[in-house]
Amino acid sequence: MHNPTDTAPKPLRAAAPAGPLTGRITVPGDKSISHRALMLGALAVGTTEITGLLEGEDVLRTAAAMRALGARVTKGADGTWQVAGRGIGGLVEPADVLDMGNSGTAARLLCGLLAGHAVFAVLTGDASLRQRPMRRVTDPLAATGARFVGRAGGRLPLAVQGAADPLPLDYAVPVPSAQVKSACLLAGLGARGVTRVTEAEATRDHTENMLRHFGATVRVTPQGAGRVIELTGQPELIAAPVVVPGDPSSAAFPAVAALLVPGSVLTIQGVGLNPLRAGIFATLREMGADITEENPRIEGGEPVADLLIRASALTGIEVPADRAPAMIDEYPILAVVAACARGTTRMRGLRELRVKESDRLTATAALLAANGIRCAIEGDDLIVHGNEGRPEGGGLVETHMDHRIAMSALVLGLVARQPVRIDDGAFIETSFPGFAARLNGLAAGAAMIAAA
Ligand SMILES: O=C(O)C1=C[C@@H](OP(=O)(O)O)[C@@H](O)[C@H](O)C1
Ligand SMILES: C=C(OP(=O)(O)O)C(=O)O
Repeated sequence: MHNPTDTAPKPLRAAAPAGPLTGRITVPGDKSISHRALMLGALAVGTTEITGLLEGEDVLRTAAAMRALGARVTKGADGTWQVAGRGIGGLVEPADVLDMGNSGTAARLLCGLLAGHAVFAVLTGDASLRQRPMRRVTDPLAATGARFVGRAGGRLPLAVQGAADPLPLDYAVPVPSAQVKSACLLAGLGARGVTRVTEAEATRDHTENMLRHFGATVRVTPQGAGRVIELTGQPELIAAPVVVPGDPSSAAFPAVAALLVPGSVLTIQGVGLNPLRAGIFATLREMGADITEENPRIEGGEPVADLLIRASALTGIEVPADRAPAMIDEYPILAVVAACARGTTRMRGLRELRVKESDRLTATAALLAANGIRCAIEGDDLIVHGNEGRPEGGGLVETHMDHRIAMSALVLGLVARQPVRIDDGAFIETSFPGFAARLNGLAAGAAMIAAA
């Protein structure tokens, strides 16, 4: 498999188009839902058919891991994926180390899956993933009876000895994290009795939704701003078709490009709009963005619509901390929007950005500063001073193995006065294969994004 870390860096450069961005596009399938479809498919009885799976590096890592654990994962001639599951408890010991590449979701959810199976496995990842905290999942999962031994701070490479008879967890997640919640729920599939996970702030609920879709009993009780999720253990998961919507986190990049390039009118078809994911669109509208939802529908149990986006004059706002879980991956691109808006934008409560593929808070501020945009980090807040119009640009942005920093910098290049360069665009493949081609297709004339 192609691994961005094994290849030479791919420097890219983005320059402003001669005219507006127009057309109708789709974006690749939702990354969170794609990981979960492969994992639950591997645990189900029967064959799960997945339509619209994201074929990005992160998800291909999960597919490879499911194969190594004994599931048959294949891609049909029509582009759908099939997962022949092994049933809960049926995963086999992998013969080699499982390399989860750049993907926090893959690594952390897999810890939960493995905790409930009496197998030994070793997880590793690329240099970015090996820096990321894993104790947030391994500490709670240890209460199932599974054992985890990792590098200093519990980091990858990490050895897992799963539990033969896992105990159900009752865990209050101390940070807003769908990955931690999901790891606990996946471990609970193998446990007798009810696994209970409490979250103080609601995070994306794709795991809960998909567990139900596969026949598990999941009870969700609102509690303040959060939820209590209770999963009845040892269900029989029955293979069920999964239709993966377009990823709202990926859609945010062309959406912002269209908002910022004057005269643009763009439709992005089939975007997943789960309310626990769509915070970016609410925030953009608060800033004055003209975004219309057309043809709203439910696909595969998730709300989906086509987004019609027209270039808009935007104003800086304060983004409250409680918005963060619903748009946690969208702050780098929101910072680019803020740089072009009138007035100041303050984004509150961004602590979790420090433990993503890079320290995204620092990397986002550096992205802006390198392009002449005034910004500051105050505690966990990012403050961006917009200049109402085109920022200067001309910077070289260090991407730190982080796809979202790479794509955000390139979108800035489409609206800045001077082209913006990035040191490495290879990691864009983790979540948005074909990103440059898809954006380039929106403008007449020369490619906006090209090798640097
Ligand atoms: O559960 C998921 O699929 C994800 C949860 C979020 O991470 P955290 O759980 O660490 O907040 C998000 O940043 C990541 O891109 C995907
Ligand atoms: C944080 C992200 O993913 P992960 O945690 O799966 O690496 C992301 O895609 O922005």
